[in-house]
Amino acid sequence: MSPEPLTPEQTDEALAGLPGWSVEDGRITRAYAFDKHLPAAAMVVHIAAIQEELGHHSELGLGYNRLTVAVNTHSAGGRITELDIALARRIEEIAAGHGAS
Ligand SMILES: C[C@H](O)[C@H](O)[C@H]1CNC2=NC(N)=NC(=O)C2=N1
Repeated sequence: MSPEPLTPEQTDEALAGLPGWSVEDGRITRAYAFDKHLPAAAMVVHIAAIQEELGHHSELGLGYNRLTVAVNTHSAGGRITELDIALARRIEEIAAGHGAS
C-alpha cells in the first residue's frame, strides 16, 4: 500500500532536520559536493544498495565532483511521502563517510 502524501507543513518539518535538502519540482532534493569524481561514484553505488534495501529509489545525477539526489513517491502519484524522508535520512547518514559536503 502506498503511504499518504505529506502536507507541505509536514514536509517542511521533516526537512528542518535534513539540512541541505529542499523541495524542487515536487521532489525533495539535495546536491552533494566532492573533491574528486570516484568518491562521488562510490556514493552512488552505496545509495543504490540502500535503495534496494528500502525498495525506494531516487533519481541520481553524477557529475565530475557533484552528485544530485531527487526523490518523490511514484506510487503516491509523484507526491512526497515518509518513504522519501526515510531515504533522505539514510543518505545523510552515509554522506560524510564518502567525503560529501
Ligand atoms: C515494487 C517496488 O517496491 C515499487 O515499484 C517501488 C520501487 N521504487 C520506488 N521508488 C520511488 N521513488 N517511488 C515508488 O513508488 C517506488 N516504488
